[in-house]
Amino acid sequence: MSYMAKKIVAGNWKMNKTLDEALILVSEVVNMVKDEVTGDVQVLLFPPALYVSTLKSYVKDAPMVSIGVQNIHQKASGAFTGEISAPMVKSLGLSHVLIGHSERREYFGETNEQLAEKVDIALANGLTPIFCCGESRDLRENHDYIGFVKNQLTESLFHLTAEDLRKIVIAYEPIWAIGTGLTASAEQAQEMHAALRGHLADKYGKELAADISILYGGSVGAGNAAELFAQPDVDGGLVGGASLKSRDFTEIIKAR
Ligand SMILES: O=C[C@H](O)COP(=O)(O)O
Repeated sequence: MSYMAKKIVAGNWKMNKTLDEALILVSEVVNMVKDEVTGDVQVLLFPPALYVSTLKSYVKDAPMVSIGVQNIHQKASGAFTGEISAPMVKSLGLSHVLIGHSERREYFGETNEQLAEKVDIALANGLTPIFCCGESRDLRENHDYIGFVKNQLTESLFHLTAEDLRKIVIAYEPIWAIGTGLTASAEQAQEMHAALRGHLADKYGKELAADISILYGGSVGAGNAAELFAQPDVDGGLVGGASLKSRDFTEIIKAR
């Protein structure tokens, strides 16, 4: 049996686009992907949750493209005004959820412990978590930044069985590179991705670690995607700003 991490390019639209704008963007992306993208790549779109039901019908003829949500609550249901749950996402027939994006950690106080619960409820509902991790600029410049990010995995994922860990996708996003135009160099990305894969291997074995997709995020654009994706431990990207432009996003997908 050979092991190989799946190639994935994901677009996180964050809190952007009106419904009309979202419909145009999804239509353009689907058409460009159908016309121009060949080969084995999974394309994931994470629009605002309000739109996922509507947008889902737009991707049904593009098997390469799936829609997911940017966040879920760690409980299945209850008095949590404004939140959405994993069973709700499952009931829409969606398959993927971002968990632990640095903006959720920073602005909404999400902790490694809480994210472990989110991972659990996602898996319990058959959803694939895209687990986000990454260090701040201060950590990178003054501390053990690799140890910090490894610890994010340890505290939020290492309670999982090997069978469940296999269902996780990891997205490494250095906070200092998000939305700043400051991309990690290909070498910086590779260094961290290799360290994270090694960390997974130490706990779960090399074969399983080789099978886990580790995406890079942080100012990925049409101009730098190919170099980043060419790194041996970079299995694709989690794209923010450039995923809001269909042409740029398609070029990134083609660079995988
Ligand atoms: O989820 C996506 C990341 O936060 C990257 O955002 P960015 O591509 O705008 O830097």
